[in-house]
Amino acid sequence: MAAESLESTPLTLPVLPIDAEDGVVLPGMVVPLDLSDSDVRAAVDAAKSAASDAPDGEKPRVLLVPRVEGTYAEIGVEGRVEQIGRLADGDPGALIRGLRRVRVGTGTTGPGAALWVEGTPVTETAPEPLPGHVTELMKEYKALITDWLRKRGAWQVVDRVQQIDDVGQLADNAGYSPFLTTEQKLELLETTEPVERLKTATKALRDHLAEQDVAESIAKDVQEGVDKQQREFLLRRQLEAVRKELAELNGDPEDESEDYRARVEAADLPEEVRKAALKEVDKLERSSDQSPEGSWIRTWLDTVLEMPWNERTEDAYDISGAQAVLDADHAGLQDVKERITEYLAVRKRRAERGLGVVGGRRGGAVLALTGPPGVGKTSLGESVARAMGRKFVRVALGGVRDEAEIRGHRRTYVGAQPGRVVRAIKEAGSMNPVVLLDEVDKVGSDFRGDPAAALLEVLDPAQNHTFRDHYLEVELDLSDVVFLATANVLEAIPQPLLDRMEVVELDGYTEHEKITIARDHLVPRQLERAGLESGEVTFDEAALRKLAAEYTREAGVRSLERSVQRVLRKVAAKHQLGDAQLPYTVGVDELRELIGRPRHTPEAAQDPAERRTAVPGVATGLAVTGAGGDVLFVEASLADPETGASGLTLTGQLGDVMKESAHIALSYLRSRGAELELPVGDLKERGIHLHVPAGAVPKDGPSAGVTMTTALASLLSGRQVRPEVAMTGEVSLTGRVLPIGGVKQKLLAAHRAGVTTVVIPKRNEPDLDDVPAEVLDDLDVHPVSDIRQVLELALTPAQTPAREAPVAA
Ligand SMILES: Nc1ncnc2c1ncn2[C@@H]1O[C@H](COP(=O)(O)OP(=O)(O)OP(=O)(O)O)[C@@H](O)[C@H]1O
Repeated sequence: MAAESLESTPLTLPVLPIDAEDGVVLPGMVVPLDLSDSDVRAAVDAAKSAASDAPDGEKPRVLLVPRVEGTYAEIGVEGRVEQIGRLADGDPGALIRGLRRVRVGTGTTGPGAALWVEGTPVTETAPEPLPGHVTELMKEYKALITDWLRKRGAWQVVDRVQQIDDVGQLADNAGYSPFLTTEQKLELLETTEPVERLKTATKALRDHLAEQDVAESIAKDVQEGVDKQQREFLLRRQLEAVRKELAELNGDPEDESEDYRARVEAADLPEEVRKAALKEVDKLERSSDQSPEGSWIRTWLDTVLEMPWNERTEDAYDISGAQAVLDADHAGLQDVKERITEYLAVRKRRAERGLGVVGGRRGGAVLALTGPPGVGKTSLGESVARAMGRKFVRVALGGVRDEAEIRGHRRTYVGAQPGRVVRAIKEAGSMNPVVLLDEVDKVGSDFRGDPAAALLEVLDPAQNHTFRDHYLEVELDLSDVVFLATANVLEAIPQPLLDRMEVVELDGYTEHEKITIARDHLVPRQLERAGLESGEVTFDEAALRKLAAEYTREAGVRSLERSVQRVLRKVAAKHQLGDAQLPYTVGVDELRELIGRPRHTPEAAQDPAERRTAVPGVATGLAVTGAGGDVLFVEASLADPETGASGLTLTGQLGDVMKESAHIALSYLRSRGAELELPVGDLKERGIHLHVPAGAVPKDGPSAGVTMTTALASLLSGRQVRPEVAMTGEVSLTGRVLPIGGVKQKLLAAHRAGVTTVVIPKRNEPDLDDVPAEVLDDLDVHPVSDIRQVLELALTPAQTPAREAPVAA
């Protein structure tokens, strides 16, 4: 139903004409009027004398009628004279409140000099209840006006507007808005239908706000533009001054580097590149010195001129020589070095027979070295370059999310530069270097494009001979570049990239290998860095073993290298102070004095009461983390039956699959626990809490299943888990132990941690072939297929008082 307006009983009132340009009074507004104006005085006086006749002492009333160019409007507002006094400027004045709309009728007679008319008040009725679109409109108007008022700091008014709940009244409140034109105000006055009126008011307000936004942003742009121009001007002046000074310093008054045409002509550029460069030179000569385009072009030309277009190194290697280089740089890693040598052999043969470098079945053009940090991935890459007699550059990809990082920015982009591949080639100074793409597993993609897709193009032999960098915009032949990649976590390499790669896995070193690496490579290298002669400081084998086993716990040798470095620094310092004689031998006893106490003692070697497994409910698991294999402890506890929550609570940084493993472990014990003589009643009534303390964050996967089951079984039975036992394996609902990945890394970790007994799934038995013999010799490995076997092996016998569990060696 629409709002309606009804006309009612006529009134007789003196007219108070107001020129519309001076303002239009709407109902609800209170305005001061100047009594020295004869029209105002006449009307007010007339009203007063009429009021004095009125019986109930009512305040005088006038009819405020807008006058547009001499003619009266058809609708006026009945006004009540609230007060007579002085205006701000001291003139006599009257305060008049607009009450309601009145349709102006015919003239009549009345007291005083005023013009009297008859009028009919316009009665407004809004629909009841208000239809949704009207309440919405009211809300919108209030929101807009509030916004506008707040910007002006008119907080007091905000409340008042918010409280208006009458449609017509809300619309009339617009009469106060200074931005409305006279026409708009007259329109508001003449629109007697309240909803229509509010629509008109809202539209006017909306238009005004939009206009204001535009005006503001123009003002801002103008201001910023001015600032920027000024800054640029200043910077350019400074730059000129610096250039001049430099030129004078170098004794060449004329800045020759500016002569790009000569440089391009002189440079031995490929034809296409030369053409493109000359075109830019043309543009440069046409553009003014100060223009920003000029500076883009200069930077671009510099980049193009610096590219090693015609530089390439001659491959000088035979396979046995390459092998010798690899052997000289790296101890151990026999299989890895073999794979690399094979790769080089294939490459060389293909090159000799004029074939492209497209490798075997899976593309295979790129060798990907994957494994934990510090196992020598980067340094192997360097060795490959050395073995081939090529330049080596490393491109760090960790955290690259922007496609432009690989492919370059378009030149129009502020601060544009070529992508990392082009920069790498520039840095290498040859068109056929070995480029190591470091941490390909850490490229991500987001709204800035997919760097992995760009990398794919770089690596694809079918496309990379015409690689186009967005910045360079000329074709670049990457087909003779040897790309290698490194990654910590194979699974994290984007699949399409992985398809192009031939993966070589490095799982980490055994203690023995670490000792050899330290003795043959790390110590000699660090001696040199510490400014010591070879032989001036030697480590005995026991010291190296202790460094590897107890001062560090890692899959690779990075911390070991740092520890060696620290020891050597200390020795060098002591020598300088006269506290040590050279040659100096570092033995186990010296270590403690030089670099303090070891950080990592094997669990089984600890005081029994100090062990993590000293209480029932803690089991030792084996996991793969981003840093290689690691041991982790799973802790289980039962909630207090009175207060504790029921159900399963999981804490530690568990992935979804690990959480599922926990539920499976619990379900298995609930259904089969009785057969195992475990008091499963507790499981049903009390809440269970499983926690995996975060030392290193394990990769998500099901392989903690057996460990979780064992921790729970230990908790229920009160039997401790043997400290020397560690385990890995997925568990099914029926208690079968299912195979998992990363056996080699896990066994290396168990060995590092001093664990002597390892439980693995039966179906992983073939993986033991990859595990170094010296590790297997030290470990008692039990392949199992059922969780009962795990519990038998891992739990201490029943009835043994908890604290004095015998430690099996
Ligand atoms: N088998 C080895 N023989 C000799 N030195 C080695 C061997 N493995 C690693 N190193 C040395 O250990 C240090 C760390 O290796 P590197 O930086 O290549 O590790 P990385 O696997 O690339 O690690 P990240 O993944 O963190 O980059 C280097 O100084 C390297 O020369």
